[in-house]
Amino acid sequence: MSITDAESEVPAWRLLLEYVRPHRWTLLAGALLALATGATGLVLPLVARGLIDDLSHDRPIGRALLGMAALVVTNAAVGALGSYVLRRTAESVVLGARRALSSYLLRLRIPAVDRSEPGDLMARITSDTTLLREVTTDSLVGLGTGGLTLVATVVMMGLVDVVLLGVTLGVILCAGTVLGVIVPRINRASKQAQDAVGVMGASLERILGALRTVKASGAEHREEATIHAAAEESWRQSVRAAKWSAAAGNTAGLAMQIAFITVLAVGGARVATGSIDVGTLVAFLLYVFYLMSPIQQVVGAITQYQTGAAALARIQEALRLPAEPAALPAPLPTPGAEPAALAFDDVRFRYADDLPYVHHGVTFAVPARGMTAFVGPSGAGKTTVFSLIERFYDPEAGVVTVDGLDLAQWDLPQLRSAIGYVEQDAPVLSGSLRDNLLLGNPEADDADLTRVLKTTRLDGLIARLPRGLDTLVGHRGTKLSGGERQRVAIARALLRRPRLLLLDEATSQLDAVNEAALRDTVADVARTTTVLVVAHRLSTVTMADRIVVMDAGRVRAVGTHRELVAADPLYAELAATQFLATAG
Ligand SMILES: Nc1ncnc2c1ncn2[C@@H]1O[C@H](COP(=O)(O)OP(=O)(O)OP(=O)(O)O)[C@@H](O)[C@H]1O
Repeated sequence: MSITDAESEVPAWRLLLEYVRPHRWTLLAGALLALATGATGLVLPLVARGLIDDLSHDRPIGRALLGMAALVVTNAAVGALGSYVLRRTAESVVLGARRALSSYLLRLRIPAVDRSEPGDLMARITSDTTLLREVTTDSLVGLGTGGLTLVATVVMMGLVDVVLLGVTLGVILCAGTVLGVIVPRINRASKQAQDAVGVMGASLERILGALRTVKASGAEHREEATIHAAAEESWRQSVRAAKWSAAAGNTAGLAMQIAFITVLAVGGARVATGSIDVGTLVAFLLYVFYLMSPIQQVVGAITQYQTGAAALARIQEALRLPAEPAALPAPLPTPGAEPAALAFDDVRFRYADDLPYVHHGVTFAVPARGMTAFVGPSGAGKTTVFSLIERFYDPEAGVVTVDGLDLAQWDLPQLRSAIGYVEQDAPVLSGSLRDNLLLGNPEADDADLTRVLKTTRLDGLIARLPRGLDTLVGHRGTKLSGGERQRVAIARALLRRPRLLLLDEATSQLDAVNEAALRDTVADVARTTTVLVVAHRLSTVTMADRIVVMDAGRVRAVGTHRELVAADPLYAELAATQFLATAG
């Protein structure tokens, strides 16, 4: 299932109102200022009529001119202030949406992350939220102020001459019918354009995240074609949306021109018959001219809303992905905290309903303290054991307990704060070495840091680097060697003083000297902490207090190295071949 399959129930405008609600008063202030701008503009034709009247009756025009100048200046000043307030509010709405969405994405459940593309999620936070800016100012405010100005102008026109108003409204009605056909097309094209931006983000993330592999595989040209295809699709759909938006804008413009000409013709005839005077016709024409702006504002609001609604729909899709409950971070275990005990009881698990079971009733128990090694052929389900302990996934049947308490009963931050997890590919984040080490425990003091650097033998590396702990490690730690990355990941986990250390051993990242040193460190840690290791080296296995042998999603034997070599043929074979081969 992809992210776009998530159903959306709440209409886009309600989500928009939710983002706007915290800023409703500033938005209202901006809208009122915009209205005031419109109102001052509305008085202008009346002043103009007075001016023409004064001129035709040879009256002095000084006061009328002064009044007009004052109105124009006030109009500009209030307009500028209103526009600033509205833009600022729109930026705040974008900020609110970005904060809400990024917080939500950090809480996504791992299965939801498994079936999403990070690049597409990124596009939703960056590109889609940006579109809310225009929706807030142009759409919400445009519809409000433009609509009100429109109504006020129509009322004023009615007061000036009802017949000419009827003519104007007839033209506008025809234009409205045409717009009703165009607007849904803008929505569809905008959604497809934004989806294509998401696809482009996903392709970019895929390629830039593995640029070395792409280059080494000579796949630049093929990957280039994929990105270009997504960019072109976005272009195609944006151009479609632009075409319909232009058609909508021009329909409104054309309607106004037709209205102007029709009013001039009908109005001229009425002046000729003496039904109205010239001043009335000029005032009405000025109103027709003045009507153009609110009509364009309302049409702009409607077309802009279509783009925003498409972006809102994409934001909403992301917000519908399953997430963990929001919770405050839990404190890390205090020094000397009791190590954790762990048990799996008949655990059945698969990664998705349409995938085969990975665990077919896994059962084992690990007492507090000591080291337990998990061994077994590739794909046996060893790493999955760790993923279930961290509650990245929940078992379909059976129970996992930590300290005798079902994981489902644990407060999630508290559970994770008790655990230190070193993943198999030892991920290192872009930033400095210090950032990486302190990621799991930002409060660790210099003494802790020095001690852990020494036990993981990173002290030599830090001493060699001119910028020491402040050295930047590059995207995913590409400036470090594989073994260094692994030691950084172990040091990071140890700094958390975990009650349960999960170590997913990489097969051949460490040299013999470092491996021996780390073995001693892990043995040392296992005296005070419960250590679980997915083991690929014989040297790790032989020092374990107990070994759990897994095969095809089942535990086939538990014992010490000596017991298992004699009792379990699979283990004996693994020990004789795979482990020895990678023991260094
Ligand atoms: N996120 C996932 N989504 C779907 N299937 C997965 C996922 N992670 C692992 N699997 C599948 O689950 C099975 C068990 O994987 P797991 O990583 O637990 O094996 P392992 O015993 O640790 O293997 P290795 O020794 O090679 O690391 C594999 O067949 C793997 O393809």
